[in-house]
Amino acid sequence: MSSFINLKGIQQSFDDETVLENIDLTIPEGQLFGLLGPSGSGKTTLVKIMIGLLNPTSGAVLIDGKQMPSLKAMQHIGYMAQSDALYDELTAKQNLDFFACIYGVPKKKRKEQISQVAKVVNLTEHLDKRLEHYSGGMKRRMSLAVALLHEPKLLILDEPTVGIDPVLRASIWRDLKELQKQGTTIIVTTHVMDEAEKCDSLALLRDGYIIAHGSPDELKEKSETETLEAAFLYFGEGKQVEV
Ligand SMILES: Nc1ncnc2c1ncn2[C@@H]1O[C@H](COP(=O)(O)OP(=O)(O)OP(=O)(O)O)[C@@H](O)[C@H]1O
Repeated sequence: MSSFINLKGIQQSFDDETVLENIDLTIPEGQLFGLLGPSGSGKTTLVKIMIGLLNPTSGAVLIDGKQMPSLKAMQHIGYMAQSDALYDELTAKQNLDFFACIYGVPKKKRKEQISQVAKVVNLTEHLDKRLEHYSGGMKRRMSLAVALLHEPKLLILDEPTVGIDPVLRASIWRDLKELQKQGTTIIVTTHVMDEAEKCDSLALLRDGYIIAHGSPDELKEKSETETLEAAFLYFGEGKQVEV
């Protein structure tokens, strides 16, 4: 697999606070990659930098060989933020139609794409409901549907399953694996260990540093632990490791 995302020497400060330090990371094409870390460790800041929403204080991001921010590269990225950026006063279908238009989905493909993404997130029956009548979990699913509309090559999901029940969570993970099989590179941020287990490779983030990087099995092996949680604690004791 060739290198698809390249982060070099990323550092990010807000006023006097340094929230990311010395981030070097390479993610191959087609990987399901997890950024695992506790609240405040810098996951959202890092994904915002990756997709060009935030210019890092220093360092560079290359996606598919293009230096970010690049409009061209951004057109192939689907991003699901932590808070839903949707229109409550519109129905789900109207929301999807609007975003399909913004993302430049060709008019003759729009109907098919909307019904496809609605199926993935299990909202087909609720497409005519206004979002003000949606539950929190339904809105999360809608946000995921929006991120999938333009069939992005790179999908970045910031805590995608927060507020989603276990049955649908499992079904979303099955769909992510299916998208990956079709060639999509996927980056997921999470602080849930059982979700991290499903990733091909993980970067463990703590206090703005990558404290370890590798597959779930490699991380457990290297730390001689049985669970990712224990591995995280092990690497957190000051050992920065590339496995
Ligand atoms: N625009 C900003 N201005 C100032 N500080 C910020 C800004 N954005 C993020 N931070 C700070 O950067 C740190 C990392 O935040 P970030 O949201 O990246 O963490 P996170 O790992 O995604 O957390 P969570 O899991 O709770 O979403 C926090 O201390 C946060 O307060």
